[in-house]
Amino acid sequence: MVSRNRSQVKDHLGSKVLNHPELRNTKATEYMSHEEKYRYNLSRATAMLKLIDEEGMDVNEISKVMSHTVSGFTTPDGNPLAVHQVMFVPTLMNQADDDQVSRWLGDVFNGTIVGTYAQTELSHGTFVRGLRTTATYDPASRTFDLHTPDVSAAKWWPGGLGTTANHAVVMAQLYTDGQPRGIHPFMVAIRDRETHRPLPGITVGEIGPKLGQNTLNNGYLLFDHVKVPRENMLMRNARVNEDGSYTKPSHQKASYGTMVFTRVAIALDTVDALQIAATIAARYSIVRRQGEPRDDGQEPQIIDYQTQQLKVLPHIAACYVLRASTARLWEHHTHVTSEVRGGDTALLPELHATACCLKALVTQDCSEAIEALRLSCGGHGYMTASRLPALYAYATAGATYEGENTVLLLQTARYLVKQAGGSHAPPAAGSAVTYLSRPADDTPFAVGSPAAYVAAVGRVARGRVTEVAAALQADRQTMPEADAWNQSLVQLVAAALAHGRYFVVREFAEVVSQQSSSRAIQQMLQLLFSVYLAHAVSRAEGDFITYGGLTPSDIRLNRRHLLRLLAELRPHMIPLTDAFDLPDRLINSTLGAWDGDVYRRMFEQASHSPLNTDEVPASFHQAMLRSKL
Ligand SMILES: CCCCCCCC/C=C\CCCCCCC/C=C/C(=O)SCCNC(=O)CCNC(=O)[C@H](O)C(C)(C)COP(=O)(O)OP(=O)(O)OC[C@H]1O[C@@H](n2cnc3c(N)ncnc32)[C@H](O)[C@@H]1OP(=O)(O)O
Ligand SMILES: Cc1cc2nc3c(=O)[nH]c(=O)nc-3n(C[C@H](O)[C@H](O)[C@H](O)COP(=O)(O)OP(=O)(O)OC[C@H]3O[C@@H](n4cnc5c(N)ncnc54)[C@H](O)[C@@H]3O)c2cc1C
Repeated sequence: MVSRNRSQVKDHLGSKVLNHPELRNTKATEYMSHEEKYRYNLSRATAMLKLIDEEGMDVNEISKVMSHTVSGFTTPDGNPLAVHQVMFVPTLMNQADDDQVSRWLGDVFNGTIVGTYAQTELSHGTFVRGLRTTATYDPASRTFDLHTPDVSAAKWWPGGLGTTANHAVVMAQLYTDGQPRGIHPFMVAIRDRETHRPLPGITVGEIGPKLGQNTLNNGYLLFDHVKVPRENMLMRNARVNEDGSYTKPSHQKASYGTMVFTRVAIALDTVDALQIAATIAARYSIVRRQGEPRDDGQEPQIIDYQTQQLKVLPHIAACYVLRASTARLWEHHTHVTSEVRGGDTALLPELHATACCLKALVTQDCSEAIEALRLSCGGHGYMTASRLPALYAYATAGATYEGENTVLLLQTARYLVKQAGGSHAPPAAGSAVTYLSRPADDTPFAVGSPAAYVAAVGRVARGRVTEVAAALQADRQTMPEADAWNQSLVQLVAAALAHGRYFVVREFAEVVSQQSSSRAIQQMLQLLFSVYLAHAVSRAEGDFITYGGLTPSDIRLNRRHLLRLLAELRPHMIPLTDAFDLPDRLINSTLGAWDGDVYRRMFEQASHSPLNTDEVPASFHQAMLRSKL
């Protein structure tokens, strides 16, 4: 495919997906059984994979069609091949050596191998070093013995594992020469390629219903001394030689690389979910009229209530602001990954720290925002057919998977306090943490000046990080490290979030400062930025007084300023959400269609309820009869 700019790629791929012969005809899935939903979503996920293959898409293009996974169009109940696409394939590409890549990739691309990423166990998800599945090397047979010591070490959660995948990248504790070598990835066949039955020694199945994404097909997996050839340990980083000698990786956390990639992908993708939710709420908020009629005799559009503006408009601004920083993170990840492949791991610690805090900040903000947007649609936002519940379920899963958010923020905090204390390698040019080693930006706060807000956000980040670093340092003199760390956990998390916020606003400040061909666009970006900043201050007023240099009077002025900005943004709400360019079929919401024909659509969807097929459903009499006995 020739190189295209972002929006051309989106148009091109969007129409390819929407008009694909195996995708264009959609069905409502609400009343399907679990298995019917699985069949429907799997066949659509397979069509998507074929499309990706036919088009020869690169990773950026794949990320755009995969972003349709959150929509109500391609896989409305969860993509059973998401983990294959987002984790299994990238793990092979980045952690298998060249021979292994050429051995497996043909079968991956022709669909013979379908994989998952099997790391989490029943008793360990967060603490990866604590995983208990073992891979013990035997030089005599040149095989690894893969074993699950007891049920608490069963793999639990991997997406697509339930009934879809025939292979897994299994993360296991490697033992060679009787020595533990840490967690390493192994390519393991789990089901027969022809019959799809579990292979000997493998116990595998689906884990059961969840809050959402029920056709993500999460599974469990146990090994009873399964023999895996030596060549199946992924050997781009660490190696086990035939005689059992072990070569360490170039970076101690090289085997965690897929997690870093997926965190970046999730951050990017969750903003797509927010864009869909914001579009639904915006459209509904102008269609919906309720309340005492005004002078024109009409009941007011609900968006004209100030409270509704506060529920909806800041999240539209957030879509724009978070899109910029997550896109930048994606580019940065591509750059650092190529450096790491070339053997230079210098930028990895900061990439890890940034990916952790942005994944956490974005999924937390987006799930809170989507819930606020759902509430802004009143009762109808509670209907499945609004799609808002599914979008919330999707976004909030992102707060847990690929590293629970608190835990990830603590990884970022660890990096920040080391930087603040000077005990880490100094940051590279262009690093996001140089502000910690410079004097605080003392630009005075002024309502209406985005630069002054950005400086205040920076002072909050700096103040939070330096304060907790000092507290930690003091505690370390009087108690063991683990206790000192635990003593500061809450403040460490707050510091990492404040750092993330500063990263996000600096990135958007750069976008706004770039010359745009259109003055109107530049003014709109400035307005969106002002809304985002004023809202950020209103959400954390205590921090801005404590660390940001704002006075109580500034806080009061900011509250009024925010409400004025919202009124200014309100007339642009529909063009701003139309600009996300989301076709109705992709949004798939009774409340969020472009024509605003909400009530007709709601009635139409109710007609699909199986309980409406007969005037009196047979089940009523059966149940009543039982209750009389
Ligand atoms: C081609 C495809 C394109 C697709 C585009 C996508 C578009 C669509 C996108 C999304 C669709 C959504 C579908 C999503 C499906 C999601 C499925 C979910 C999967 C999973 O959840 S998999 C399991 C994930 N599990 C975790 O994340 C576990 C979290 N825990 C950890 O990562 C670790 O345990 C830890 C980091 C918390 C701690 O590790 P450890 O104990 O080993 O290390 P420490 O002692 O804390 O630190 C030591 C040292 O190491 C540094 N470190 C840690 N991790 C890393 C890393 N990853 N990289 C670099 N460095 C790392 C740490 O900073 C310390 O450094 P210092 O000693 O301080 O210098
Ligand atoms: C929908 C879904 C899909 C998934 N897909 C996959 C997959 O494909 N492959 C896979 O391998 N896994 C998958 N997972 C598993 C997922 O990665 C883990 O659930 C996640 O990493 C969180 O780990 P946990 O469940 O052990 O949480 P826990 O760590 O048990 O978290 C419970 C609480 O303990 C706290 N906590 C834990 N440790 C610390 C600490 N050190 N400091 C402070 N607080 C702490 C957390 O903050 C949290 O509040 C999936 C999970 C979900 C929900």
